[in-house]
Amino acid sequence: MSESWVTLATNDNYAQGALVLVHSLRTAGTTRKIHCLISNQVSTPVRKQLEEHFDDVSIVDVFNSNDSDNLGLIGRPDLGITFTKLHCWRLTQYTKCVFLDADTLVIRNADELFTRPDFSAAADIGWPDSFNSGVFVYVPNNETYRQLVDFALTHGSYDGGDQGLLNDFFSNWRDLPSEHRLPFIYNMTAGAFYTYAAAYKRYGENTKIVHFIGSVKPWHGSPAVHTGEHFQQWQKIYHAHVTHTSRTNQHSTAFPSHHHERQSHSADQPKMERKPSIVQEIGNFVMHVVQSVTMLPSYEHDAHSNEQRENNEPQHQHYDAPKQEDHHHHEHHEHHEHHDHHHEPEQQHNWPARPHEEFKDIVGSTDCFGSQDPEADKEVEEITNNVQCPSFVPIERHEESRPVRTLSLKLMNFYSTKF
Ligand SMILES: O=c1ccn([C@@H]2O[C@H](COP(=O)(O)OP(=O)(O)O[C@H]3O[C@H](CO)[C@@H](O)[C@H](O)[C@H]3O)[C@@H](O)[C@H]2O)c(=O)[nH]1
Ligand SMILES: [Mn+2]
Repeated sequence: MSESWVTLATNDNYAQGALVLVHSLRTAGTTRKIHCLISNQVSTPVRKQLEEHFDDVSIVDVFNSNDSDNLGLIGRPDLGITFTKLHCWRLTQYTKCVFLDADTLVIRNADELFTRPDFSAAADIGWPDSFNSGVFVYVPNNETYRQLVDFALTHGSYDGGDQGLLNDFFSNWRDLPSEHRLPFIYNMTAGAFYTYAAAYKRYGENTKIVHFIGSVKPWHGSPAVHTGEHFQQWQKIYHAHVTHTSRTNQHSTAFPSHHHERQSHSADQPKMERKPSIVQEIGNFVMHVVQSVTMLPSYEHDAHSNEQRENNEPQHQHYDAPKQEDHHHHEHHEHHEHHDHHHEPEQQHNWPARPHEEFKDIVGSTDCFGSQDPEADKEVEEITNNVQCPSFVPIERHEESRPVRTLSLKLMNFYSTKF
């Protein structure tokens, strides 16, 4: 029986996060393996560094939803690439895994997560009936992988990233027995916009895994949008274990999108000592509530799903979590399938797209939140003055009928990976 933590870094920037994460797991004394999925965009020196610290590193192909409409809604044009996460289901050499985003930090041993059933995750703070996909417990299974990919191809993702996709796929998560719902201490959002200070005071010290969600990451060097103490912890590990080697990759293909390019002035060299401005904090709060809009059911218009979604309840029940006793069966089964995947033909697919025109102006600019740039701060100020908190938006606004438009999007190439 072999169990492993799994993370993903498609480029050198996220690899900085993965390196801090692996050190944090070792410091916390994990007894489980630690595996990193990377793409070939990761530069050779950084890959070597990853190989030195992870038990295993495997190269996967990048999947991209290219769903600019929905990614625009969450202000994260860069996140289509998170579909690449689906590869983690193919690590069938392990009987159970815990996936951790590269922007998480383990601050104390959390090995007990491996006793949780497939599939377990913690609630998302933007919409707690859905889970955050930055930390989840799962059993690798090629059949599940295949179903996920099929599901992605037919339904797309309501937020353009893996979180929307996985929530629709594991649509019964909220109603599963309680052991499937991870406590918040395993995926503690380290955002200044998280304002339940009294709860943090009461429970915060039990935190085991911190998640730096949002467009500003700890490797961008700004504590503006993250809780200071955890940012400091991240920085400490970064400087102790990562910085000295990461300087070698300053010219790497670190930024996958124009969004990140905008922040590149602060990305390579961590800069720390700056207090978050109130505008930044408000900006992040607004960003988060705007992200919540993506969950509103009436936005789920698309050519494929209109007829399936006559009410607002989740419609997809495609996944039955395998019982833990079934591992051997699955392992055997998967081993066989693994071979099949190696020579899948190259294909192009069209993901379904959905119209969200009226929100583009509002959220198209949200990726500047938390930036250190005065121009961006001004932009945030304007947005905060103009945007209405979705909770107060009259419901009619969400129910307006819009023409269904299906964009022909050029999508990822889906071919075998080299595990
Ligand atoms: O260019 C990229 C972008 C992402 N990742 C990986 O994908 C993860 C998710 O991206 P991240 O920037 O951490 O997203 P979040 O800000 O955490 O946003 C939310 O939305 C994402 C898209 O749905 C989910 O993947 C996250 O788990 C969820 O917390 C990262 O941690 C990395 O492991 C890369 O390797 N390269
Ligand atoms: Mn994340």
